[in-house]
Amino acid sequence: MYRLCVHRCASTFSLRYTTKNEPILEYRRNSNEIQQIQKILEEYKLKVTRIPCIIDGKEFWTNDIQKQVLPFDHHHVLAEYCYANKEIIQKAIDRAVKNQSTWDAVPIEQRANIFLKAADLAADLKWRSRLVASTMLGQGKTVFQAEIDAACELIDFWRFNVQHMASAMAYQPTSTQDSDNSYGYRGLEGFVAAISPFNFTAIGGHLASAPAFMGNTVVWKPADAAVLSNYIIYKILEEAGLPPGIIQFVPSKGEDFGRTITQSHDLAAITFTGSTKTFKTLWKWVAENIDHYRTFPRLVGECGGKNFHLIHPSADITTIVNGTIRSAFEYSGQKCSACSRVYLPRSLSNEFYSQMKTIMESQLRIDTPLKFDTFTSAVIDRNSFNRIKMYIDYARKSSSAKIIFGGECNDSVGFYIQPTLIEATDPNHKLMQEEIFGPVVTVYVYDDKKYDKIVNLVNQTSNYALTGSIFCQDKTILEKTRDRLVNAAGNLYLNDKSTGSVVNQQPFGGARLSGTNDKAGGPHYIFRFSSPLAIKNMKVPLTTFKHVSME
Ligand SMILES: NC(=O)c1ccc[n+]([C@@H]2O[C@H](COP(=O)([O-])OP(=O)(O)OC[C@H]3O[C@@H](n4cnc5c(N)ncnc54)[C@H](O)[C@@H]3O)[C@@H](O)[C@H]2O)c1
Ligand SMILES: N[C@@H](CCC=O)C(=O)O
Repeated sequence: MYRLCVHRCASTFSLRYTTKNEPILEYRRNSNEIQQIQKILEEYKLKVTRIPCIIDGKEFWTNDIQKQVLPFDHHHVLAEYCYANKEIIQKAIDRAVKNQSTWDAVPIEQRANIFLKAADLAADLKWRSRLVASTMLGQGKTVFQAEIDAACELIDFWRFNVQHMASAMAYQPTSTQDSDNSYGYRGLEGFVAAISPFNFTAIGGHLASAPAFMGNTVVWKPADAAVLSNYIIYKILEEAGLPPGIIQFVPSKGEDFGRTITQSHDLAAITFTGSTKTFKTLWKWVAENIDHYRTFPRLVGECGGKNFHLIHPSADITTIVNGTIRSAFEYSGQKCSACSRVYLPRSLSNEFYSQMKTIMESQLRIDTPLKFDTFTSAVIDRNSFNRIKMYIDYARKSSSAKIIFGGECNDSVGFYIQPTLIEATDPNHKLMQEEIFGPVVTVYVYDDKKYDKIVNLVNQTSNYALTGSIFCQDKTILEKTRDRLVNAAGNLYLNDKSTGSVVNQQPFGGARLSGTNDKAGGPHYIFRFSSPLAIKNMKVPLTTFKHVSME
């Protein structure tokens, strides 16, 4: 029965759908959206939201209560949630496995309609303002940064995944006079584990929902600092009609979750976004358990970066200054794509530093995101604060680096790090190689005549290859440089900053140790969570075992 259903999906069901990117709301003074967001911000500030684990649609609590605080005011508790222990994680896995085949048998249009409904709910101010407000409060984003992430990107992921599936379903294999051939998409037997980062609300929603759309059941571990916004996504999906037990919501300690899922015989895939270090750990644990699985688990991981701005002497100075300010310091450099190494020709260095300092000194408000003219706020938590401060202290003591501007760190109220501009005289300095994931950018000034060598250096300096930008107004040199840096990034920008990818405009993901490069927001991502089935239906009898040549 189940197999028949898959075949039917392949041959007779069709899915026609095209979409556009969700427009970004502007949050102007007195606009509807600003009034609504202020109301919801107040509501969340005045209470502590309690967030359970959810398995098969039922709430579970443990005694391991955790607190989500405001990064910019760490005495203020925003939400309380509990960590699932290993037994609860296992229960979530068992239920997910049990529900998988029934869910996979639901026709693709029905599944698509649930996620399209979820996108419409998220686009409406009622839920949109909750997504945006919880991201501002819990993850410390300004209203603009929260809007492009928690609203627009999430909505786009949901809608474009349906469009990508519709395009793929247009393909059918060649049939002949003798045989009908068809091709269809099944979810993976077992369960998919989704492990998401703190820095993009949309990524949490996407990691959990893309496999579900493809007929999988999912056990989702959100990041600690994003629990409230991710719980809101769960509630939207519930209201959109996602049946209970398709996505299990289990906040938990990373190691407990990682160990339990990788020890499960039923692990079908891990979809992960976070640091390269954590992804390597998960990969090792999968390798340790390889003899216990019923399939080869798919490992999809989008990881860290050491993203570059390579500036040619012909570059437009205003573009590189504004682009570097935005890429390196928006959301305090906590985007995987944030620029954190700059290669600057000596001929532009005085002007670049002078313009950067003018902006950094007097035009960037570093404050609570609840003030709408704030440029950026605190970093996410104490661990991040300590790690970023350690890099700044390292630069302070280093004989081959100097702080040009910034460097102040203050954690008395929130985890505040001042946007910091550093110059390194060694192009292989630690700060030119390692991901810092904070508002710190390091510049290496090169002799204009050595541009050619610098291109090699950009390519070889880091094991990461996530994003990078080339700023150059000479078209021939720009194209040559682009061709030499094709392996240095998964997302390469020409005369634009290295952040700000948009779903289906710049499908996103990095090469080398930045991840498996499955390109979230692009046409292929969802198929990592599908096991296609090809069926040949023979219409004529086989009347002899002999080939013509044998007669
Ligand atoms: N390439 C991308 O698309 C992309 C997007 C966003 C963030 N990132 C990267 O994410 C990192 C920042 O996010 P983060 O601090 O949340 O990363 P992280 O690796 O610390 O955590 C990511 C997730 O993994 C969980 N985790 C930690 N240890 C685990 C373990 N042993 N087993 C299972 N789960 C475990 C965490 O709790 C969290 O949910 C940066 O390196 C950034 O570049 C990459
Ligand atoms: N889509 C984001 C990157 C996500 C990683 O944190 C950007 O390009 O700014």
